[in-house]
Amino acid sequence: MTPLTEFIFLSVLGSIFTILFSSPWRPWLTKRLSQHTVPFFSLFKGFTLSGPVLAGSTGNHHTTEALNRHKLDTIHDLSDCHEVASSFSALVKQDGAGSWPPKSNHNERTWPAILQAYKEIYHEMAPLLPAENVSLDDTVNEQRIVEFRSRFAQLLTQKVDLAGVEKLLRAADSGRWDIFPKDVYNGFYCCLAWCRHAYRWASIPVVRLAQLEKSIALPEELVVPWNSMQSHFGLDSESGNNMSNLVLNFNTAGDYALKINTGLSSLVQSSEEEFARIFHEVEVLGVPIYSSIIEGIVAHARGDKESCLEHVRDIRDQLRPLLSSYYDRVHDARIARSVWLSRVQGFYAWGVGHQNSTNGEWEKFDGLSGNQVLLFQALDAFLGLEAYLPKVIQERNVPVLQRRFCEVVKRHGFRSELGNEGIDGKIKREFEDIVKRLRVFRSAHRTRAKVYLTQPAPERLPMTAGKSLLKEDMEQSLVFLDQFMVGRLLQTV
Ligand code: HEM
Repeated sequence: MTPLTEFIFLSVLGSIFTILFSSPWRPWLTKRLSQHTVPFFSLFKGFTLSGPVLAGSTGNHHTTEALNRHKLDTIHDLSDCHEVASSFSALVKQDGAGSWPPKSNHNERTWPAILQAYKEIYHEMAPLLPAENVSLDDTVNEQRIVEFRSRFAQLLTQKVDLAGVEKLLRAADSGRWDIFPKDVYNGFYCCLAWCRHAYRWASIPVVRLAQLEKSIALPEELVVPWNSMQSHFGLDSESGNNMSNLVLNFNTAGDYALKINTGLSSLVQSSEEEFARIFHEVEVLGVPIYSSIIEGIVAHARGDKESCLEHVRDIRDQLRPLLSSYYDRVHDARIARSVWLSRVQGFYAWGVGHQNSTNGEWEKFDGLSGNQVLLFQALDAFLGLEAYLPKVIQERNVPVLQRRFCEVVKRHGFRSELGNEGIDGKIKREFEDIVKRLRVFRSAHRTRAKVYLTQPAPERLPMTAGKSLLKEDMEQSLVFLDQFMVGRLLQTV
């Protein structure tokens, strides 16, 4: 097949797959795919109705946890031998509070007393954030935004001891994790990110008036600790990111913590949670993949090609349950199309900035996007693909230890060195299978993203969380967004 015919084929396939999975044919399709008798459809083995099949386990939380713990120990044991293992180990130790996905403590009763004020403010402000009936009137919206922000600012002034918070952050920076444990640091980072995004939008659904703001003066209680924590994670955005707002918004038991749509219907609340859960689950199911990437690289460096083949094959197999976390959720029955754009997506956007004091240029920060997910960046690096995100965007949104891990994976990637014959050829074909699965994902993602982005939202201008305000209408905006998605699909070879 020529690249063009293959591209058209994948696009059509992605659309058919999406339509079938959103239709009453879903149970039939799932059953057929799980039997994987048709070679091409073995790509989909592992998809289930209720969520991913966790390889080698009964699918329960504890088994996955035990499996992941074992994988993380293996990586740790290799960390004296190879920098690819030591860079992931450093990520787990420093940002992950000893685990992956990172441990995030949302039980404020265990937090240092001085930080509890932020959680109290969350509890008070969260019910005021969603508007059950959104207004199209700028005057009404302006009043709502002003009231929300002034109540927020008032509570921050009354309750937060900023000097005390700064002292605690300085203690963390000097390694005093005994008084500010890392899992609490992560939970607080998430809470702060929630507060900033809530203050930024002041009303969900996001409205046109707030979208047109160019900059925002956030209260210092939300600025000072944020700057300190961003510098800790090696980031320089005003906006939250995939880690701060999504991955860290789940505790170790997998409970969803800080909410956008408190008090709204169960359809809205479950759509919000299901969407957020994908980003956490991808990192849970990603652990065996990170481990196989690392073990594959180490085995290759040692010239142990049989073992290298096994590890690359494992990545291919683990990708099925991992991608099903996305396929099984991103459809109308789990994430309602009628609510996602207005009531979920907007909160994760940012779209304001400031004048850069060094070069005088206006710097605008975008919000969150799936393009910040570590798993896809690490896989791309292992396949030898160029990074999807430009360096400056990575430095804003992808924590430095994650960036380093991907750089090391890319540097030690060996795909381009493989020959066509013998064991090399076998490893090469496993790589090709991984590429095929990623292409099917990218193609299906293109179709599904379009469906969600084209839902009516008369209160706002076309916008994605990851690219901020778009073109004047959604049709032109989709053309713009499609360039990224098609471009990446074509690069995935
Ligand atoms: C309905 C929800 C979603 C919509 C509408 C959507 C939309 C988009 C759009 C328009 C892009 C291209 C522009 C950009 O880079 O920001 C993109 C990129 C991307 N998205 Fe999503 N997204 C959604 C959910 C997700 C989820 C749940 C994941 C995975 C956990 C994900 C993973 C990615 C990745 C990895 C990219 C980078 C391009 C690539 O690797 O193909 N997205 N998304």
